[in-house]
Amino acid sequence: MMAAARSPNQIMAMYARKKQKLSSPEPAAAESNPAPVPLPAEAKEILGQAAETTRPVRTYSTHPTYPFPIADLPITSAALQAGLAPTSAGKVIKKGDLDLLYFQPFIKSPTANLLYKHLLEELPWYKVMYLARGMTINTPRFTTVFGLDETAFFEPPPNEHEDEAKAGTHIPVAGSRVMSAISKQPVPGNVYQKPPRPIPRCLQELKGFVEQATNETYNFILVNFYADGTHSISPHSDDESFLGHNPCVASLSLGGTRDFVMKHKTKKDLGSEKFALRSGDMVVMRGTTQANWLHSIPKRTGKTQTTMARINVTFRKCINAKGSNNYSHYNVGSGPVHRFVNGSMVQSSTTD
Ligand SMILES: O=C(O)CCC(=O)C(=O)O
Ligand SMILES: [Fe+2]
Repeated sequence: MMAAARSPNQIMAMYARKKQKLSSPEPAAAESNPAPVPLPAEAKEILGQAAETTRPVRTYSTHPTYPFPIADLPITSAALQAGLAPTSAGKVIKKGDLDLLYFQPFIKSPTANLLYKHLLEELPWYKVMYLARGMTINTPRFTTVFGLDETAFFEPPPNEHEDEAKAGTHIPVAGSRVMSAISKQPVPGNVYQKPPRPIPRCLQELKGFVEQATNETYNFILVNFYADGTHSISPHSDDESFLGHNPCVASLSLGGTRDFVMKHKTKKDLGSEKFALRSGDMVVMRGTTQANWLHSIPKRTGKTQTTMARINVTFRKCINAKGSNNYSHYNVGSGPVHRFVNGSMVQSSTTD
């Protein structure tokens, strides 16, 4: 169900209410003269003395669907671009119906480390439980998702509040209503099971560079957090009908190294392909890959144990509302929100 348009003041009041329930520190509310917030050490390392590439004030992406404001990157777009690896093209890996583009890396360290820390600490995280064939499944990793399929768009933030929004540190990423791409009217309330969440600016900026490098466009970003080797994703392919024919999925790794294992769906004799994905690497699965191959991040426990934590950011294009519903069901769900604070994941008492 779509909420009615709200003013920035109403939105801030809403956040203030949610803040009381969330047992983690919250950024300060919008102020007319916000004090500069010191940049993280990693940002200084990347930027050296280039002051014009830093953002003097911490700003936040806001939207009524977010459980709390999501901080924008502490570095400018230009600085993020400077942190990309110099190679413009990745390595093409083609083997029958496997078609990959592999950037090793796509983002240089320490920019990849800055992104890792930023996303880990600023995004809302979920540990989704769902029913499948009469069984309760506990997703073995944290997830979150932003985006809206091609059939709709978010109305822009209300114009009359533009100056007010610009003056503060909390800036809406979109209006609250979801509009039909065809009729340009609000989408009926029963189309989306949960209100879709627009992509916050920190991920929008990243998406722009991934689009340039892969020559594709994306409208959905799914993010996974694997806290250690007990977390995993089982063999699957991202080939649902809501992704269209031969979908392109770009998958960026940040943080600890984990094995990405690919297996052919039917030709067992092909064996498996294993890629040790390091921080900043990006694998792009294209063409007939999803139709014919499964991919996974296997658990690493026992002899192969890892205690390293890793974030994975996937960029996709979803063509209809089924996709938006599927993604929010499996990546946000209806359980409590978590936030990474002072080195550990904290669960809130609310169901945002
Ligand atoms: O973590 C990864 O590298 C893979 C994630 C993935 O396959 C997915 O989210 O569909
Ligand atoms: Fe996948």
